[in-house]
Amino acid sequence: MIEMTANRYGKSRVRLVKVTHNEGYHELYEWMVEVLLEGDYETAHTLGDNSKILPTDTMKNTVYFLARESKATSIEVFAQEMGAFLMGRNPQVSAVHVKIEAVMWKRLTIDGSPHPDSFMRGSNERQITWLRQDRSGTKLRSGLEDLVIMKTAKSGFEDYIVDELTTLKPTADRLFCTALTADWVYSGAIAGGGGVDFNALREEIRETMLESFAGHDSLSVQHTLYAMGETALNKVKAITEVHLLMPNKHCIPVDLSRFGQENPNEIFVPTDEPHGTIEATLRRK
Ligand SMILES: O=c1[nH]c(=O)c2[nH]c(=O)[nH]c2[nH]1
Repeated sequence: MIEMTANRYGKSRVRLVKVTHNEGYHELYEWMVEVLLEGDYETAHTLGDNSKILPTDTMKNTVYFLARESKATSIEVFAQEMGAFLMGRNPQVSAVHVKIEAVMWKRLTIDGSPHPDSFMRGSNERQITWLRQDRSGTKLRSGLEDLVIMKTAKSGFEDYIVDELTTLKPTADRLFCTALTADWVYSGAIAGGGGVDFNALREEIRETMLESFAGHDSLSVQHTLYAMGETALNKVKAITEVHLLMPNKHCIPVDLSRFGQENPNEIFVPTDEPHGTIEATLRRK
């Protein structure tokens, strides 16, 4: 006897660019949406009964339809709208999962002024939100990926375990480079509530973490990761938990003594692999 313990289905990588025509200036958004449904799909799997299946093609169309209707300027609010729309029309659905990834378009500055309708793609950094809405409420997590940052001072790594396999030299001065992935959980009231400025919250969390990264006297990646998460939780009461993933993208000082030169921490080889992986989840007690 076999039982199905979980299932969900939907459409992934639904990409859209949205332009809002305001008087005198445009807004530009580029989003990639994933929408997945959980629900009463036992007979769909066991008998091939499609009578309760909303086609994934229709889910894709729903993304475009709602994008046209929506006034949302944040991925979080658009995810809430998607969740409410699909739950409202589909009694067979017990939970909707929406993930939206945004890439960063920045308005061009021309002759010192913001241009009304020209933009530039920023770095590879992506802004993301994950919503899970069921009949009892909404959970909302947001975050960012691939924010590449480096500090060239106030970073060391010393006093670690030294055994017969240790070749690493302790240093009080090294480069600290990482591609930050961070995500945070919004409290229930914020996740389900209306009128929340999620873009402002995101900006505050992002800035707080960057400020903390820049200012920290780092004894290790772990030490700085904790400081960044701790400051974000202390400053932004709307979040209850934060997870940070910080690969240690090693920059190795070049041995210039072979050429009769000193290298006072100025010339390095950046390396992608192997890299350290440092990760932690922090929450307010
Ligand atoms: O900040 C660091 N944490 C480590 O755990 C570690 N391990 C290592 O080799 N270098 C570093 N740096």
